[in-house]
Amino acid sequence: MRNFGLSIREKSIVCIGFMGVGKTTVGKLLAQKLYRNFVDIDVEIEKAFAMPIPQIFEVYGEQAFRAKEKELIVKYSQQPLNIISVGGGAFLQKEIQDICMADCIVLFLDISWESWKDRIHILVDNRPLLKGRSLEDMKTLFLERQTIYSLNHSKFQVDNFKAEEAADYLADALKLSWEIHAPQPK
Ligand SMILES: Nc1ncnc2c1ncn2[C@@H]1O[C@H](COP(=O)(O)OP(=O)(O)OP(=O)(O)O)[C@@H](O)[C@H]1O
Ligand SMILES: O=C(O)C1=C[C@@H](O)[C@@H](O)[C@H](O)C1
Ligand SMILES: [Mg+2]
Repeated sequence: MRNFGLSIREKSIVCIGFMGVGKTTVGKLLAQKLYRNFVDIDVEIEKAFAMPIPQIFEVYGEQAFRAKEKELIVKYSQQPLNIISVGGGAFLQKEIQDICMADCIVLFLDISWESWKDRIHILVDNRPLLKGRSLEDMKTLFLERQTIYSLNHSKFQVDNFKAEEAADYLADALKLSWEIHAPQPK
């Protein structure tokens, strides 16, 4: 069932961006600040398979992971008032791009390669697509992925912000935009 009736204030917000940019961390804080429900699609996929992501890739393969990712994003994107953190590769699937762009507010969390590479050591163990890759390979993936993130409604550059500061800024910006778009009394 598509959510055709939702106003801009009610639409779910979908956080996109490269692995480790902060979609989960910032998304969770943003949800608290806006009194919304937070959904992490990676966590929902892990619940569905009852195993961590690296094991899902090993046991069932990336294709099964992507199919479940699509099913869950379609489900949560149609509900009102969610903040949805999707995996870094979700926008590789055109149907996910289309449904999120049509029915939600898509927020791209952007980061420069220079800032991102300082986070590699905290990311590599839980991200199968980073494991065993050289720095050069990671940079290639990082740059290739920028094309899919260029489809968004709004972009925020996280480089110089702590997660809490980013969430504060985004909450204020969204509230302001909702004020501007609110129907004016006659
Ligand atoms: N603004 C920030 N400044 C510094 N560190 C941050 C910031 N945002 C997130 N982090 C840290 O970076 C790491 C990755 O963050 P997070 O898990 O939120 O990324 P993600 O975008 O959800 O990644 P994935 O796509 O793999 O799910 C975490 O250890 C988190 O604490
Ligand atoms: O960028 C990606 O393709 C991925 C990012 C993570 O969030 C997980 O969804 C998974 O590790 C794949
Ligand atoms: Mg995440």
